[in-house]
Amino acid sequence: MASSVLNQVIGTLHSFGSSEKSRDHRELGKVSVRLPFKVQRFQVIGLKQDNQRSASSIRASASQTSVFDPVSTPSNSKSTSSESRKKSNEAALILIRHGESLWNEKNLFTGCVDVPLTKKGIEEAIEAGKRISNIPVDMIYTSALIRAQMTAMLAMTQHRRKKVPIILHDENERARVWSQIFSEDTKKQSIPVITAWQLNERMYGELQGLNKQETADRYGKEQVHEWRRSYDIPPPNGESLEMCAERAVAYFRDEIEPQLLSGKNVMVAAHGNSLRSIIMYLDKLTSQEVISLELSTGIPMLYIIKEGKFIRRGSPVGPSEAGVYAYTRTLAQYRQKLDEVVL
Ligand SMILES: O=C(O)[C@H](O)COP(=O)(O)O
Repeated sequence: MASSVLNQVIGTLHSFGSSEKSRDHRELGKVSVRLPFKVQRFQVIGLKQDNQRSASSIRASASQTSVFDPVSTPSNSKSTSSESRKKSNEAALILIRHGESLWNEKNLFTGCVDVPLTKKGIEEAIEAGKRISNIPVDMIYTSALIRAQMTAMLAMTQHRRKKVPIILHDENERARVWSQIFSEDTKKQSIPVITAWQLNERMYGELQGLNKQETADRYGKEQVHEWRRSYDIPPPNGESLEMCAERAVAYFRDEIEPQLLSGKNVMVAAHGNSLRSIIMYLDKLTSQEVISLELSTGIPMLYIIKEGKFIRRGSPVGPSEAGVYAYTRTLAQYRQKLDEVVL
């Protein structure tokens, strides 16, 4: 009995967000069964705009996208869906560092301490949501920390598609069973939110809770800069950027990239250093180049993955920024559909 309930739950998770039994759903199911349960001033110093990078591997066929689902009524989605399937070898990736937290405000090293957003951080997340409100989002990944989760949820309150982001809980069997959804229609109007500790901020060791300025006064500016921005020197008993990258990039490659390659549009809400590592991977930055990469709070950054290549498209400055939609036909069509149907 218990195992049949579990199978039912796993089946539910497999089909979350779509009725098709495709490979990516199995992967989503795998992720959720295994796991319990973020640029106007996105400064990219010394980097080329619009650079193209090869994805490390193409593991999923790019045959399916929900880019046309904004209006998922049978009458108006039929022709465009089949059209989109033919051309769906691209997907959008939105990266967003969380909005300002209460410890950002106090200038304290935060790392893996689970601190919520300030009022300003809440406003930043809402503003970020407005900027991406015309970009399709099929799946959301966040860290296990509340500041990233708040940011993702607040941003999605602004999305024009009005799908409901729902956190997948599979920390134990009861959590899985008790969070089942029994309506296929409701599932289709939902966005799975997967939380992963691997996307957490770097663990800042014995600096967590210390004031950044006071620490610099005490240990010297150079030492603190080395702890904060060197690639492979960890703070006392904490993680270096390299160590943080090992788990964050592995997670991105193993869990998120296959979703993108299968045509799913993904938002990742995470942290300064976990996102710096992922951007280092996407843009193939060297350990020298990543040192000067700084991410502001609450600023979304858009990538397009097309034919296995990541193409950085900068940060949408507004919901209707012409440049963003000129980059890819499917994004432009998605937005056009929203304009036609939503209002
Ligand atoms: O954890 C922190 O204190 C911040 O989120 C990131 O800090 P950093 O800019 O010192 O890396």
